[in-house]
Amino acid sequence: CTAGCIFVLFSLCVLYVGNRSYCKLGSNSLYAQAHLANKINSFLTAVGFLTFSSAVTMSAPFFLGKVIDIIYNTGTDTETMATSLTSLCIMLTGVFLCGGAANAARVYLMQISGDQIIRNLRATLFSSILRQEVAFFDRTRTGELINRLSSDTARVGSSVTDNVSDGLRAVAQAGAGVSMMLYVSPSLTGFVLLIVPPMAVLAIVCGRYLRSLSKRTQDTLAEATQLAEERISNIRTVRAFGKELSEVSAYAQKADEVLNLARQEAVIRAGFFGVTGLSGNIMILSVLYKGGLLMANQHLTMGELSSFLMYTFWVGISIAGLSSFYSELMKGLGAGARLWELLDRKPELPLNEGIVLPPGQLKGQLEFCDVTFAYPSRKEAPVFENLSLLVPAGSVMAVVGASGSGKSTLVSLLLRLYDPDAGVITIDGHDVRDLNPCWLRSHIGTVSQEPVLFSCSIRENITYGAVDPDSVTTEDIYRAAQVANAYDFIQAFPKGFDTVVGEKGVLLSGGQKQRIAIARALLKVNTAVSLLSALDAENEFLVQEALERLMEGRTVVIIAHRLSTIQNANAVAVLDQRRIAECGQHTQLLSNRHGLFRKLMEKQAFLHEEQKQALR
Ligand SMILES: Nc1ncnc2c1ncn2[C@@H]1O[C@H](COP(=O)(O)OP(=O)(O)OP(=O)(O)O)[C@@H](O)[C@H]1O
Repeated sequence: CTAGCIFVLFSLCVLYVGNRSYCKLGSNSLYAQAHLANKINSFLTAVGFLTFSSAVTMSAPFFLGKVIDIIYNTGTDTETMATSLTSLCIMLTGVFLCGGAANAARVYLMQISGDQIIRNLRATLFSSILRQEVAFFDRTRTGELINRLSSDTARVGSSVTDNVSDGLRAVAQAGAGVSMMLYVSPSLTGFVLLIVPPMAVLAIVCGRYLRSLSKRTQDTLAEATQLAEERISNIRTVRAFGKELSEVSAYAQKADEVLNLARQEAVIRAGFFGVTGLSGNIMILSVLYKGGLLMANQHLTMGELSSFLMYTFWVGISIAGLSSFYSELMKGLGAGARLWELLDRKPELPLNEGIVLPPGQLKGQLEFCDVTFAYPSRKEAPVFENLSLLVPAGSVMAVVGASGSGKSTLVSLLLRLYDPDAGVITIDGHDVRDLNPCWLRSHIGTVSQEPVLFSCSIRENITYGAVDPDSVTTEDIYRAAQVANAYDFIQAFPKGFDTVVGEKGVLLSGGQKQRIAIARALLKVNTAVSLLSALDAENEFLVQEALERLMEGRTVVIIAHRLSTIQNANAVAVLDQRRIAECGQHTQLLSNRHGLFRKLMEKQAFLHEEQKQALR
């Protein structure tokens, strides 16, 4: 009865805590919620199997004691003894077989539920990371996030998978064992149980220490991953500077820090398991000593002492299992602390809320009104102060300025990657903060100076631009590639549009990447506004031509470095001292001998000698 009550109470607690954590995980994901009931069912079934297999295991010593008593009972004749012995052994074999099967089923079901929880944890965490605002990624290192996603989830998952199952079994067996010990001999039980309180205190102290150690280990591991990831992905820079050896020793240093923490953990675990092993042996010895005295006084039979010894053994194993369960659980919680933080974090900018304009209504007039902005990570250094700029619908505005003057920042604000600290940015008179950011970005085509292509086929990279990739036909992709002057070089690859690009595939030139990026931007339907950063790095005619086609009929803000781009624009805005210093047609700006634009052009040697002569 006592064992049953303890077990049921403990199972209910585990179920409650598990349920709450699971609901927390599932709160962001409909998929997780839909699978919640399913997982609780497998967990409950596993608990049922666990109860049965533990009952079988814990009844064994009692019946084995009976077997010993039958063997040692000198009062019965050999035939009767053989009959009782055979029937008891056959019955016990059957029960043991059922117990073994139940144990296997329990391990399987627990493992499956645990693996599903890990899978869900990873998917929910990834979704939570991708929803965060861009400023969050400015502050958080990529390696750290990768580590949370791979290592921390695995640690939390394994602590759930291995521990809940083993912990429940240990509680069931310890409870049942103590009850049976009390049943067989209360006085001997009281004597043996004196050892439990000091062991519990030791387990709690060690568990707490392991928890903080685990947190520190995971943090150091995240730093090591960050370092390795950054250096491997920038191997060309490392090679060019001949920094291989110093990078290897920097990584080795981080690995040493992890090793040192692992050593501390090993010391705690070694001490703890040494003490538990010793106490187990002392327990057995005490039973033999006290039990021997009780047997000598006829208070205990040989079978009862044997049963009691076996129960002591089981209880010892279960208590040791429980303390290791506690320490592993604490390690899991340590690794989990950062995970919960990340899971609970609400993004500061919404992802998919706000006004969506009816199809075809977007004209594309852009306006910055008295915008003041500083990056959240550098609040003390504003990039813009009271900046104002108007880009009429369908016009091309070339933005120029010295390096670091804020050209890219202007584009980031328009894409609403950040919100201004003061002032408003409007599109067709609508404050971008009121518009749905997802909808807004789907109407803004972007081509950056160094476009990023993913490690997949060219076809998938181009389709990435489409709002609804499933509705994109092969003809759409071919047409976009043709307009972007990319069709011919793509078809020249043996696998054509199915050629895999990126790290593991074909390496493309800067110009080829840009033309694929232009095709990708072209697939964005109804893109009234196009944000283009200058492609000066690749001075190819084919890229320029593709770019000009992309700009046709759209409002364009182009970060310009090339004279031809500037000449073709309807207006030029010059960024200086955190605001628009000059704005107008390029000839008008050039004619101002002391103007900033003219100086900038001269400095960048954009003006040919003849043009300078003519202007003089
Ligand atoms: N994510 C960021 N966090 C903090 N500061 C940033 C961030 N991005 C840019 N800055 C700072 O903001 C200022 C403007 O940067 P921005 O990249 O917009 O300039 P830019 O005119 O595009 O420069 P370039 O022509 O060299 O590309 C710079 O001082 C830069 O250091």
